[in-house]
Amino acid sequence: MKVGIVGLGHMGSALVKGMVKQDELNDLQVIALSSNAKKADELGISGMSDKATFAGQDFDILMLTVPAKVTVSVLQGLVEAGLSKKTVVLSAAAGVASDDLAAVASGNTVFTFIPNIPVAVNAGTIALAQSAQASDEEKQSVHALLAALGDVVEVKPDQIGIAGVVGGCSPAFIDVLMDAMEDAAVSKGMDRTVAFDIIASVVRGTASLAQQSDLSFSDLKGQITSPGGTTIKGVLALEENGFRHAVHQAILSANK
Ligand SMILES: NC(=O)C1=CN([C@@H]2O[C@H](COP(=O)(O)OP(=O)(O)OC[C@H]3O[C@@H](n4cnc5c(N)ncnc54)[C@H](OP(=O)(O)O)[C@@H]3O)[C@@H](O)[C@H]2O)C=CC1
Ligand SMILES: O=C(O)[C@@H]1CCC=N1
Repeated sequence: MKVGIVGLGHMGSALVKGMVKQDELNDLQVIALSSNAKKADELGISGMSDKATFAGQDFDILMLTVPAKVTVSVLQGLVEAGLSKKTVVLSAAAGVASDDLAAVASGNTVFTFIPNIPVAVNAGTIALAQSAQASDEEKQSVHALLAALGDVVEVKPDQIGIAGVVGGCSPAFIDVLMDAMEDAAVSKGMDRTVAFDIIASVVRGTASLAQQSDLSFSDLKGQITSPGGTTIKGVLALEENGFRHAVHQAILSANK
């Protein structure tokens, strides 16, 4: 499979890291269009800076990981530079509608998807908007590529925005939570590195248990709050300090 990627920023680099370390993707060739030749070298892929040479590469799949506000014009530029019509376009741009992309690449099948940064370690969550125009073969090849990077969750096109927040943005919200927990542990005398190891392990384990059980998040919380114990005191402190409301506001604000 020949994959082109435009933009080696945070998201583009994370996708490349996940793709190059994944053995399931046999005969994968990744080529980037980037202003940063050093970054492509570091990632172990070919980098190009000339748009026309890149557009002529006859890609199976093209990933767009440039800033959302320039994504439509970047795609338009590649189409004008000779992008093959058989190339399936995957746009990661949050808030950019697939119709706007399809309008400038009318001969190509276009998907919108929202990956997240953990794709770098093949533990990503990838929301993929269903594409009415895609053939079964195109759907299969897109799914195979993305599944190598993490969990693929298909969503209706009108749900990609909120999926982008709970999937794409929320690693940052969880980082804020972990950072705050680490500071509190340090204030009680724990070494920061020890606190880091404990907290990262806790988040991984909590998520694994949730995925492997049939219980709701609320029921899982109920298993930890021993009657009259310490956890319920902490949970009530979270509620009294507006934690749940703050989380709602974070999700709703990011979805505006
Ligand atoms: N960061 C995340 O967790 C997620 C991001 N996304 C989406 O991914 C996209 C990129 O986000 P992110 O990686 O965070 O942003 P970055 O700013 O880190 O990277 C964007 C990259 O795009 C290229 N670029 C910048 N400006 C232009 C331009 N005017 N024309 C062409 N290329 C340009 C540059 O690549 P180079 O240096 O190689 O030229 C730059 O490094 C956005 O559309 C965002 O919505 C989606 C889900 C999650
Ligand atoms: O902050 C952003 O706009 C991107 C989209 C999802 C995560 N990062």
